[in-house]
Amino acid sequence: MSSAERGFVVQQGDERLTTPIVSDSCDAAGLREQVLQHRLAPLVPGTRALGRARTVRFAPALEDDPDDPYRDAIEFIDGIGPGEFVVIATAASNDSAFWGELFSAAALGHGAVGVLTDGNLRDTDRIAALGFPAFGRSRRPMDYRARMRIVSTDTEVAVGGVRIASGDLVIADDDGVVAVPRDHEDEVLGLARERAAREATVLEELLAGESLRSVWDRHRVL
Ligand SMILES: O=C([O-])CC(=O)C(=O)O
Ligand SMILES: [Mg+2]
Repeated sequence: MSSAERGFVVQQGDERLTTPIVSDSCDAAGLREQVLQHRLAPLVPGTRALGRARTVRFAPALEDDPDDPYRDAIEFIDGIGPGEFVVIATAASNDSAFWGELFSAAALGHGAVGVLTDGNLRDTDRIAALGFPAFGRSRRPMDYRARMRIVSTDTEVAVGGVRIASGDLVIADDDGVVAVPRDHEDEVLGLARERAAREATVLEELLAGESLRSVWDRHRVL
């Protein structure tokens, strides 16, 4: 599959999709555990990203290859395609940072929509200046070399208690992160797009002064 086929293609109106709308739509589809247990905060408040996961997992390692210490990361990042969302699983490691300005620039150059990690980001002011959506547990300036290493790419990983596989749909915003398994994507996206449209109508009617009761009774959405 080419990277262009792999990436998520946004439809008109998808800018209305938010994590609460996708979470409610997962609930409606019977998937009640798709929201990461902890909020991964965007570097820039108001940031939102929606795309298809490309997973990478790190584990502790005290040695690296001095000849090509970033080999695995370089290979992974150079393979990223448009519409893809980098998902870095570290088992909530605080041993280093896992992503910085230059990885962001490369990912942006390949058309990636963002990065999220249960570990640390660094160069955070620079990533923000690039306008690359980045969501992390915290920040720390240390390099991962000889502290952590990549142990797998494109395998199913656990982030914030949720299993995420490459190809799953991921949405992140100020409220948190939701991952939708690929085989439920059509159903959940259909529900979410419908809900987003209904919520827009409900909002208008409420702002026009209609009672919450009558709007709820008519649309049954909140
Ligand atoms: O945090 C890292 O190892 C990656 C890094 O330095 C960058 O992206 O500029
Ligand atoms: Mg760097």
